[in-house]
Amino acid sequence: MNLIDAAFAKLKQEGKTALIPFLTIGDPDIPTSIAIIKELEQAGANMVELGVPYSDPLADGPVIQRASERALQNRISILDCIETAAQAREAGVQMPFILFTYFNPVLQFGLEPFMNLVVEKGISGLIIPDLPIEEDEEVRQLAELKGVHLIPLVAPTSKDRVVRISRKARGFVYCVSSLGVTGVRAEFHSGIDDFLATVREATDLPIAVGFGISSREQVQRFESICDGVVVGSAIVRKIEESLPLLTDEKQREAGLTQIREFVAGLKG
Ligand SMILES: O=P(O)(O)OC[C@@H](O)[C@@H](O)c1c[nH]c2ccccc12
Repeated sequence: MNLIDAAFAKLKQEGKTALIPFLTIGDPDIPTSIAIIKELEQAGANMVELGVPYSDPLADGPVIQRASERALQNRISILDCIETAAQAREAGVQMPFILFTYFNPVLQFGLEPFMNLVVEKGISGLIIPDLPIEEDEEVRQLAELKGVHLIPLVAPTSKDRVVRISRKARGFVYCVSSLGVTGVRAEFHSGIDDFLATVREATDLPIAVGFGISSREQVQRFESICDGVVVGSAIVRKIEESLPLLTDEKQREAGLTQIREFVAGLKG
């Protein structure tokens, strides 16, 4: 059984909602990313999106753009990010890994070698935000063959596409809470509750919501209607704020504690 399915099944039994953090791998470096992933799990994360830094992150707001730039200064590649999953598992992290990448790094790597390595290194899911359903046939079939979940995004503007996208979805359906790019928000798309109800109707898979979520109150708002809540920019911003501590051997633990406490606060 795919670890993502097992995680959602267990959470459903417990009547809980998954907390799904996102972080950019290699910001500030791979060993620190692994240490942060361990902290995220200890703070209550149920699965994690491992972000592959990319030079043209068109769907990302300034916080994640800056994190990608810092990671790219360390020349972090998609291979490094896939390896990070295996190293985090060896370091004792149990939760499922979802590799989050734009499509270009996958194409550069080669689709078949990419998918083989993803499986070999124990990654359970993929999110490729700039691979629309109209062009994802080859990727979806290969992922299906290899038992890796290709997790689609649906947006409030997806209207009639929600059914088509949900029908082909695996793992869970990622509902984008707002239009525009990633980043902390005070408000979500006005019709968000109807939108989430539409997605719920369209699939038997778990549904998760993301974009703009940064507080316990906002997580609570979605807990009763979704099976998972994704938090990225707020955590990436916390990592950015903690960089002076994380990059100083003597203060590294204090930096990691700051991140863990922030994420634990989202769980309540
Ligand atoms: O950063 P936010 O607003 O918390 O949203 C989650 C987001 O970071 C993560 O899922 C993600 C990072 N980059 C993306 C690009 C498109 C869709 C989703 C994403």
